[in-house]
Amino acid sequence: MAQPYVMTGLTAATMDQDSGYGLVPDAAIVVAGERIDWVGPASDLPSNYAGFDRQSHDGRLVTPALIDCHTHIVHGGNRAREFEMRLNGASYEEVARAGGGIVSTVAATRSATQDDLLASALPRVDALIAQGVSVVEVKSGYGLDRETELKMLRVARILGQQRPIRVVTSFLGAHAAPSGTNPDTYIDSVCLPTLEAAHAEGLVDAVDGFCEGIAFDTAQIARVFDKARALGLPVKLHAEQLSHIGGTALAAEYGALSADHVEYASAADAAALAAAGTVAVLLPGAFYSIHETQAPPVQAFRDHGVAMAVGTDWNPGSSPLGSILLAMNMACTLFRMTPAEALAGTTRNGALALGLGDCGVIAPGMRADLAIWNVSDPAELSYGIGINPLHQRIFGGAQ
Ligand SMILES: O=C(O)CC[C@@H]1NC(=O)NC1=O
Ligand SMILES: [Fe+3]
Repeated sequence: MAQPYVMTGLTAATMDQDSGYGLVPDAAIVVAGERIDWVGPASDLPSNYAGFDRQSHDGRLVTPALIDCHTHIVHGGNRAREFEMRLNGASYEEVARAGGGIVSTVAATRSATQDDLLASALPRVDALIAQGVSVVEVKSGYGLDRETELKMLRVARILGQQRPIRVVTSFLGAHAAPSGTNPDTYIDSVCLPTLEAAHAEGLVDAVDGFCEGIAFDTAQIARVFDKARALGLPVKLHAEQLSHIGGTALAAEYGALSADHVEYASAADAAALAAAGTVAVLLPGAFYSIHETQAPPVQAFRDHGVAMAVGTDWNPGSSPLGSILLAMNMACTLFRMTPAEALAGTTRNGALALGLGDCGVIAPGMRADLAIWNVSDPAELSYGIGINPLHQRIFGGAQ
């Protein structure tokens, strides 16, 4: 085990409160192995740490390392041409119904080899690591057949083996029905058997779905969630992104880890999420890219005490957003989250959205996943537009 050490000369945003930053000015943090052993004012540092190696960080800000709780970074091809179509007025739904959208990425992903998918995903993971990310959620959902869904999830697992980052996978076989197929038949004959196979191979940490008019209805998603429940897997859901068809309420009913997008969620949905302890994951990149005008009900989430997370939704179509810091800026500017809420959304609440209890907060016993920033005010992390002030990332105590 690496020698324990004491970090000093820091302002610590511990994120260990239900609101605000949990700021500790002139803080000390003791790292022992992969865990945090102590955090608090340097003046209170217990004497038993006196002999530990000390490292001063010249007054910089330290936060928990960031968590991107919603990505589709394993995929083939790109959708730049659709970008032009949408700039010419085609709606996201019109593009999807014209055979563009998710199904066009499916063709590119099916034809890509596992090595191709890995080679194109590694730079995306590297970009997130360079922004101080220590946990990234990676979904399947561009295969929509057994072979390719498994291929995507295997690549996701390899990303976590080849890079110093934790990868949490979500099976998203219920992302869309392949062109020309009946959604119900697809769910029963492809999606559910593939979920079983992926689970048997240890490839699935959670099960996701796309509940939307252009994808699956609540009854179809419920069949996927019932299978997840039978396999002992937690669930999450892309819900109320483009309309209100009941996805958020369904997610709450199943005790989902999170309901994601939720632009069209209602106050009643917010109450249901709060009662279920389900996290609302806000994805401003998709809202921005598809020119959505309905912002998520952030004030209703606040009023009901719904934890809010923020993710990039990095995908080739609705959100080719490669910056978790820009996602935080967008969450503030477009959704009127506060900078403290945005940082909670990519630390403490990002961990909650993934069902992780050992990260996202600077506290004794938590993983020593830390980000040290060349800023003095935590609000600067959301304030900058396309600015990356990361000085150093510590992953599992290793510098
Ligand atoms: O456009 C894509 O490729 C993915 C879109 C993405 N998936 C989903 O369920 N909602 C989204 O915004
Ligand atoms: Fe998504």
